[in-house]
Amino acid sequence: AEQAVIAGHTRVELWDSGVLVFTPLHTEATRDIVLSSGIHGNETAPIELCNQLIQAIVSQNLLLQQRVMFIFGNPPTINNHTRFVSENLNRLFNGEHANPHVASNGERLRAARLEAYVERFFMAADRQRLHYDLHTAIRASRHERFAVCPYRPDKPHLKQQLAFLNAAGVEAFLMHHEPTTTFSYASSTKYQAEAFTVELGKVMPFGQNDLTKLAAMRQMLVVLLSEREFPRVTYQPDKLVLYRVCRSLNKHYADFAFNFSNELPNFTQFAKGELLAQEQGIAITAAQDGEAIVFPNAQIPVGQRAALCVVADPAIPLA
Ligand SMILES: O=C(O)CCC(=O)N[C@@H](CCC(=O)O)C(=O)O
Ligand SMILES: [Zn+2]
Repeated sequence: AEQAVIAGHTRVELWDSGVLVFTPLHTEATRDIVLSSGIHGNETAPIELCNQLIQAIVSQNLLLQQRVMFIFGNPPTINNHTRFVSENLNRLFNGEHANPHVASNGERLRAARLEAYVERFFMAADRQRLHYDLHTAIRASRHERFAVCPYRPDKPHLKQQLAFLNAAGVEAFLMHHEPTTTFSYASSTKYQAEAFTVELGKVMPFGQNDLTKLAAMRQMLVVLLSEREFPRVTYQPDKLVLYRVCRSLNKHYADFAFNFSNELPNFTQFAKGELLAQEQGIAITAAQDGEAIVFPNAQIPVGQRAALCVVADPAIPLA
């Protein structure tokens, strides 16, 4: 890989287009941190945020104490301002890219390579592993910033992690109820990383993001990268909302359609029996009062997830 050293103290390696690894040379790192953005190329705010962090490292305004890998996930889509070219990259991790029943394409090749880079990065040592996969959502949300927590039945999520993200401006947490093929799930299940998909607002073109809304996120990431101890923040349950996924609404037929507008924000709640969607003339209704919908998207291939249904649940166990 191409590499250079910044002022004798930080090594920077270019592992591939959009894959940069920084290693502090004069300190024993305690954490290996992956910050990914641009897994969906039209989600630009996280790309701008990571670019600012890289500039701060290169200009020596941010002195690293931890190893960090920046991944700009899908460069062709970043150039095209699109979510994907052939298919959604964030459905191809945890080995799905090698599914023998599906023909290969740019996203499948990229997913395989990104998995290999993450493996090489995390397996180099036995330090605390963190992966924040930064996105923005297609529609507005009743919680402007929120995190998706991968399914991990054997281990409760950590208050320390939730408190850190909450201090960074994340207002809600959604706990997945089953394995997925997302980037954060793969890091969690394969390397026991504390891994999250973090939604940082609504999709906007480059240059139109209000990065002042991400000031807290930026500050907490700077602390994470530049200090030895994990940022000391107290878990404050009254400052966040916990949700659990009760079901995934999957699209089974081409005519799948939602019964609400594209302007309806994520986390909008429904009353039991209210019509959510229809396909083949069959109504899909809210199963309970307070059921809320997240990431509704009918423009996806048959067989994929069209939305998540969640309910607020303050009793989710944490450690
Ligand atoms: O707003 C949307 O519909 C999608 C935003 C987005 O890209 N979300 C991620 C969530 C991944 C997860 O469930 O961890 C995605 O759909 O890939
Ligand atoms: Zn995304």
